[in-house]
Amino acid sequence: MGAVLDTGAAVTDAAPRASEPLLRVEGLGIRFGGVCALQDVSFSVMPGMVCGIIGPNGAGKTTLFNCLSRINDLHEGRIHFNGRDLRGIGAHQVAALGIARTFQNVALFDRQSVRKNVETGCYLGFGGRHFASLFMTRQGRRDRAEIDTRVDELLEFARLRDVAHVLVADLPFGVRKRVELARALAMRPRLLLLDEPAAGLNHEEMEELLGWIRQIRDRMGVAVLLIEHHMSLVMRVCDQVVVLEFGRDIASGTPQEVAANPEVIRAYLGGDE
Ligand SMILES: Nc1ncnc2c1ncn2[C@@H]1O[C@H](COP(=O)(O)OP(=O)(O)OP(=O)(O)O)[C@@H](O)[C@H]1O
Repeated sequence: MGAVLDTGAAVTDAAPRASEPLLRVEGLGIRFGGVCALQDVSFSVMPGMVCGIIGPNGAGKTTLFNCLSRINDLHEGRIHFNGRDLRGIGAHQVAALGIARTFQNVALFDRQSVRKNVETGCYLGFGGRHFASLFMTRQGRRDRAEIDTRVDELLEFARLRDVAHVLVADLPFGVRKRVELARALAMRPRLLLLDEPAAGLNHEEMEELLGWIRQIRDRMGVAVLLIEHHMSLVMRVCDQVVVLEFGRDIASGTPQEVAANPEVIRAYLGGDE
């Protein structure tokens, strides 16, 4: 497992200077008809940090992820990732740029094996270069070997070795979530978007997830944006937290600062904790 954890994020342009944010969201706004899903949302994330995105249902968290992964267009504001303005980037280019994602309801290739799904993540991270691995050129053989090694390491990391050849459709939800995490990491992201990764997990699985997120940050050097309703996980794993309410960012700071913020207590924590 060592190699994959030491490899770090990779397949993007030159790394940003550590003093510069990896992600900068400025005045982001998006409407769906009369619904203002996001309004004037601004925050930034430094490389290798875990940032929680919290807020009540309908606050705009998933819409924010959809803007970052270019599923939704921005109506106002800008998103800069690794120095690039995302407005000119298509959804199909996001992975090669260094942003990978998991979904609230898990989005995998159900009729393919676990191994094949993770392998697909490698291809997405390679961008256009993956075609080389289909041919028996020297570069193609090198890419193929690199992909095989990476898939092995990620299957080990996410405890998927035993089900490597099982069809995803035949797996329970919790295991499918691990496949989705492994596939996202296979893309060698600089930024990993996790949409409610703890939903439906028991206490032990949650502890395991916590350990994984820390390893992803500390050993792979990948920044994480985490949408999560489990406040205990957010408080333990996040370096910073952004709170959304009705599409607006009402607070941001360390988990402790945010938890003590009266606006946040009123809007969110008061009801749940
Ligand atoms: N495609 C869409 N068309 C119309 N309205 C939408 C669309 N997507 C999101 N919305 C609306 O935008 C608002 C924000 O929704 P979003 O799903 O981003 O919230 P959320 O914070 O992720 O909620 P949850 O915690 O329940 O997942 C909601 O009012 C939602 O109904």
